[in-house]
Amino acid sequence: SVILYNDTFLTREQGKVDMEDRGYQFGDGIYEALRVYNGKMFLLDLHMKRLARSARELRLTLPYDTDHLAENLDKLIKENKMENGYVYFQITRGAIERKHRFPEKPISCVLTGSVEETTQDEDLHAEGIKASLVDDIRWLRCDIKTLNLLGNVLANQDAFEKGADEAILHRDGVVTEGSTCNVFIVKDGTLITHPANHFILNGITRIFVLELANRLGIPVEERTYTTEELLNADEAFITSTGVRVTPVVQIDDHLVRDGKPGQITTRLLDAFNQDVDQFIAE
Ligand SMILES: Cc1ncc(COP(=O)(O)O)c(CN[C@@H]2CONC2=O)c1O
Repeated sequence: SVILYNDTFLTREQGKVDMEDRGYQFGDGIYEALRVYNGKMFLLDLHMKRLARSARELRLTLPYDTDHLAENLDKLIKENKMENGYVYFQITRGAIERKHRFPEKPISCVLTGSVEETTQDEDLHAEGIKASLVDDIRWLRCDIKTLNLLGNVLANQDAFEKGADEAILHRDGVVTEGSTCNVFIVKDGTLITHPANHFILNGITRIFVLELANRLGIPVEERTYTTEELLNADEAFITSTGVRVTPVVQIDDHLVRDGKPGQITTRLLDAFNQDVDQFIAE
């Protein structure tokens, strides 16, 4: 397969990273993962805006502007003849002998990108998934989409070992987000999700679902809620580029209400699917 390496296109085998790359040694880098439908990147602008913010927050200088990056990603998709799937790319601060502080002289950052075809049936999770509650032991800048994902990895592994598909994280009983997704609940017809601050990643899908809720006239509260409220919710679901809108029907040994996808969750998923169909047809 063809990969993007800085501003050139290489074969996957040629894709090598220096052993002193700061992304490799410190997780000193940022990333984005976008969904591709019909060869086109979905919600591209929102992803590029978040990338630029991540770069600013880490004081990383992007190798070239996001318009050129979008062109390169488009070319990457075409070179791989990919219609449906994901494009993943990351940018590290670059390779230099190992010191924690930033390099004195600016070094070139290292951008790598690849595609992954998906044949998965979109509604794979339509019937809902099982999640497990896991302590959120991550740092306090979860709002930056960095390569520093060890807290997410350990939580995800913990949930997996408990037979769950995803970890729902909480700090002293306050639900933050999932290890790879955002978390929403519905209570008495109102959609509730954690506010977009430094305790969570402000997911592109989260933003899109909030906009869908407004369009559908579903009341929304962006506020903290507890694990108690989660377990007593009428509905729960997760959102991400990877899982779109996926109902959560069980949390550890507890069924979310009747253990079936909720009515508002289904309405949001249907509206989401309609928007995607429209995007594909454009
Ligand atoms: C910690 C975390 N929260 C929320 C989200 C949801 O964000 P988006 O709606 O913008 O996808 C992600 C997505 N993680 C990406 C999505 O795909 N693979 C990942 O690692 C994430 O890793």
